[in-house]
Amino acid sequence: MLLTWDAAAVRAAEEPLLRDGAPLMARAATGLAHHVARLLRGARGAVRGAHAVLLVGGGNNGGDTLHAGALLARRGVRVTALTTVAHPHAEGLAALRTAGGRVLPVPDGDLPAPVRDALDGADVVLDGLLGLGARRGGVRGPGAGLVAPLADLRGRAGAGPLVVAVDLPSGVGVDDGTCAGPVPVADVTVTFGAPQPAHVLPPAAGAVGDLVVVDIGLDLAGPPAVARLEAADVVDLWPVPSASGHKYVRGVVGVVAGSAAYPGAAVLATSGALRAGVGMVRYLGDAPVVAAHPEVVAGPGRVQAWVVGPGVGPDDDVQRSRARDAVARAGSHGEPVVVDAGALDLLPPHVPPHVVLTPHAGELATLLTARGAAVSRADVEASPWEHARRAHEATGATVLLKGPVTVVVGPHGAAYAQADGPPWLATAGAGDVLAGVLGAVLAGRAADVAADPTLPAALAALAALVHGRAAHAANPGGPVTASAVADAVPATVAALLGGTAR
Ligand SMILES: NC(=O)C1=CN([C@@H]2O[C@H](COP(=O)(O)OP(=O)(O)OC[C@H]3O[C@@H](n4cnc5c(N)ncnc54)[C@H](O)[C@@H]3O)[C@@H](O)[C@H]2O)[C@@H](O)CC1
Ligand SMILES: Nc1ncnc2c1ncn2[C@@H]1O[C@H](COP(=O)(O)OP(=O)(O)O)[C@@H](O)[C@H]1O
Ligand SMILES: [K+]
Repeated sequence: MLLTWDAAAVRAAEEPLLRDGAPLMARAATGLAHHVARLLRGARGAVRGAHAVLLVGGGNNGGDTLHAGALLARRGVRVTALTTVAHPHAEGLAALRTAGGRVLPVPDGDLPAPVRDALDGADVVLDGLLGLGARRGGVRGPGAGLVAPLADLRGRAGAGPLVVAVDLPSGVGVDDGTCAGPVPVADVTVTFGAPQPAHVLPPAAGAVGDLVVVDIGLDLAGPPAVARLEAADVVDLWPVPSASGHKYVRGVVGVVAGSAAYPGAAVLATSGALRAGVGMVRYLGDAPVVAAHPEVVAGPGRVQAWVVGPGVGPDDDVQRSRARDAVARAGSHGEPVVVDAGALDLLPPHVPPHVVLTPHAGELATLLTARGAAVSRADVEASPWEHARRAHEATGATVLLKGPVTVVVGPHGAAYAQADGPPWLATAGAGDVLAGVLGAVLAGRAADVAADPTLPAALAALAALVHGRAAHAANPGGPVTASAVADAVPATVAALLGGTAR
């Protein structure tokens, strides 16, 4: 599991070490230079003779970058620092000059030719404009003028420089993952001490690239902020049947899905539940689910968890009433419920955290707006973390917000950000499959869910991880259908449980 700590926690961990004179910046710069050298060797076979360009802001982030530049210069790298403030980190600047690095000030407005030429000829660009000290509003001043040219260079297929973000892509909201202005997009981010929420939260996570953590000796006290489940976590969370288990012990999922207009959603949601290894699926509705899946039992009966809402239309009073009953049972009987799509508007004012909402950004905006906050889809997409949290606080439910990075928020600080699926996964019906997979894991661990209100959040992240990896497995590097994603779930789970996954 990748754990993150917010900016205040990282600063608090640095503080006693700095007071004792620990050389944190030297450690950070040494680790940074090491990883940049490794990347250069990989990209061009040698470190010596490469051209590194440093984007240098006014704080210690620029200081780290200048010191790393000095270390690279000593290894035969041609280093050009583009300084965007009148007084960059003094010791770092002196170290770079002593090591033979070149310094070019960047003015406001048009970039002078030498600055453009330096960027054009770079093998690697180190983004050291802003780190932990970024204040909301994106990069301001001359540094802002470097972001677009850098994006143009990266756009050159195969010919642009590697971009390495120092600590964080400059200008991201460290604790909430927002990007208030344009942010330099990195291939690799080298961070120091501990990852921070922006490394995993959207949209900032999209600018991070591969994340490398350099140990500078920080001792992080206090609880982490946002977590990201990794393949190795699946074995601890997935409901694996015991040798003596029977189908009712393994969990029965009740599915209320589909309508005359959207019968396929019911088939896909049950596919997700069946392929995730549930004991049984009971289906309530008129969609041709049993024809598609003969193992499904039609009609009511005992269940351990519900999936309600996929493909349920606004005028389908019968399905809506069944979905409402299931949500009510979550309060009275404690059965977990996944509330998706057409059932999201049926929530009572407050629900327990074993009710898991699975909206996409548009549905979350509608849900929050219905509760008195005027929120648009664009607002949610600009700050998914903040809005998922607001929805959890407003409803009490565990909230899984779908998107390129899926964000999960539950009670007591439970929070996850999963980026497991390829963009091909954004296809009709994929969300129905996810709802089914999540229903299956909630049913399989219903007894544990009753004892631990934070577990639904972990299981929601687990379902997102498996769903995303199934999309990769269904057709590596190419398009997938929602049905193909469901079909890939059994082998994906087997690989993750058998230790054969990456
Ligand atoms: N203190 C240390 O010895 C260590 C520092 N570290 C580095 O220090 C960084 C944090 O340094 P700082 O606290 O100096 O902060 P930063 O270097 O992130 O930035 C602070 C500077 O940027 C300006 N600024 C803030 N928001 C801006 C915006 N939106 N547009 C333009 N300028 C803006 C501020 O006025 C200030 O001059 C970390 O990210 C990390 O790279 C780490 O190496 C760990 C050790
Ligand atoms: N750019 C993206 N990259 C990866 N996954 C994505 C991206 N956009 C959306 N997804 C995922 O695709 C799925 C789409 O679900 P949803 O929007 O509910 O579609 P539907 O309602 O048609 O089933 C979700 O799991 C979501 O997280
Ligand atoms: K940076």
